[in-house]
Amino acid sequence: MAPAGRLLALLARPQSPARAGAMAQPSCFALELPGCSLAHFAVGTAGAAAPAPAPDPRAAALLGPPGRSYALCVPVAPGRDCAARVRAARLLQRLLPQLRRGPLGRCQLRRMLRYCPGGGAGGLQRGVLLRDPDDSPDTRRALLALLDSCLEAPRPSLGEFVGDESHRLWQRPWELRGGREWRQVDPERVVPAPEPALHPVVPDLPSSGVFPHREAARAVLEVCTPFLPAARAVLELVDQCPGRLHRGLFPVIVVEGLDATGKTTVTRAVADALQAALLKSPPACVSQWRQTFDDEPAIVRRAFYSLGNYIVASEIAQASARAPVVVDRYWHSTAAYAIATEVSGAVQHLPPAHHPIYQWPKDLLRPDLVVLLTVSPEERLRRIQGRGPERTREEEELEANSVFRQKVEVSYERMENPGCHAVDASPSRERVLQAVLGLVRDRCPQLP
Ligand SMILES: Nc1ncnc2c1ncn2[C@@H]1O[C@H](COP(=O)(O)OP(=O)(O)O)[C@@H](O)[C@H]1O
Ligand SMILES: Nc1ccn([C@@H]2O[C@H](COP(=O)(O)OP(=O)(O)O)[C@@H](O)[C@H]2O)c(=O)n1
Repeated sequence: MAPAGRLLALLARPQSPARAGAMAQPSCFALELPGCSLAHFAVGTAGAAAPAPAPDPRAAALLGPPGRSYALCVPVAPGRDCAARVRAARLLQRLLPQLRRGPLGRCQLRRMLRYCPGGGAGGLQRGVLLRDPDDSPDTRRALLALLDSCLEAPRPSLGEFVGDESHRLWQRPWELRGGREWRQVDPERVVPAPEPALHPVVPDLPSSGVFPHREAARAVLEVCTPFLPAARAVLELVDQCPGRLHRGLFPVIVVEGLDATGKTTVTRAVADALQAALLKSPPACVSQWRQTFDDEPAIVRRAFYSLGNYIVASEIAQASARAPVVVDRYWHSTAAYAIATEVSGAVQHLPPAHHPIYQWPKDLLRPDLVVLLTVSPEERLRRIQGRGPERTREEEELEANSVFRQKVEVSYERMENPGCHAVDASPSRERVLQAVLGLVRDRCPQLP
């Protein structure tokens, strides 16, 4: 091991403004560290002006010698080109398992985001930092071979971190020269950067997972139709739903919460008590395609769940003309899980309360009341274990990752217009039911 002081020196700020030969676009990157903290770095000129935070020793250990680290990233293709976005997301999804095989299998992987320091969605790249503890030439060879297999746009970028004799840290990007030969271009200085005011992925969320209106989600599935027949089937159902819905006079009550907080139990009991229609999102008419979409990258999966909400909206509109309506999950689930997944790091990295990302989509039928069921993590785990083995991938992650669970819960709590009314769902089924019915009576004056 190199001494800790030497590793920290690798990340120390230069005395004079950074130099670099052929400077690429100024850029920053965020690296998820153990314990879900984020370390930010500036590459090239991007870090020259900003005040430098102290180097994080964990980040130094990840980027500097001994061993070697590589950044493999894919541009998310911001803007309106939905097809390019989906191609980029599928490319990254295809690359990730390959990074766990062969000579790359010994590398440690960390989630990484490249971004422009000024904010905005432009220039965003998603990827991973690969740390090869042995600094084996096979790792570099395998990575270049992987790049060779990705010759269509969007193409991944590869950079390699190197320290110099003065203990400074540089990134050397790899570029394809003359369409045939991989060459390392001039190095760019890497220095710690302050945390940006807003997590860099947030400006991109309305195009990649928290779609602010039906058309944004629709456009994603539309570009999937050539390779995903289920996308056409879902779009046909969505297109049968009128854009402007006329809902009935009966109240619409949504029940939200993490998996195993008691939504199924409560929605059934409330529907019985109120003689209400019981609906769920995603609705039964698309459930046959759910697994297909769960296997797709996040942008496609979220578009599916978003459109599921619009289909449920039209079911709600019809049902609420005849009776009260109880809905098991709706928009808040889609948005809260998407935000918690996409925003790396811990709870404090979520967008602040009242950020537009927490606002209900303007074109989606609003419920009268949203109840958020909460239970302690220990009780939730007991309920999951009591229920049996069937779980979605994300639910398994919830269990494994309490930070993720906290981010989902806090995102739920920040949702607005309508916001969620939290109900402690730890007591007996009967007491939870009475608490929810009490809320319904208070908040839904139209209840007959
Ligand atoms: N208030 C409660 N007290 C104890 N167990 C409960 C309570 N509510 C639900 N459960 C049990 O917890 C498990 C998860 O409940 P469920 O309604 O399926 O949650 P969800 O629909 O939110 O995933 C089920 O086995 C259910 O019987
Ligand atoms: N309206 C919805 C419903 C579910 N979901 C997704 O579906 C997963 C949980 O749904 P689920 O039906 O398995 O959960 P439970 O109803 O079993 O608690 C989450 O991972 C969400 O990402 C969504 O995005 N939007």
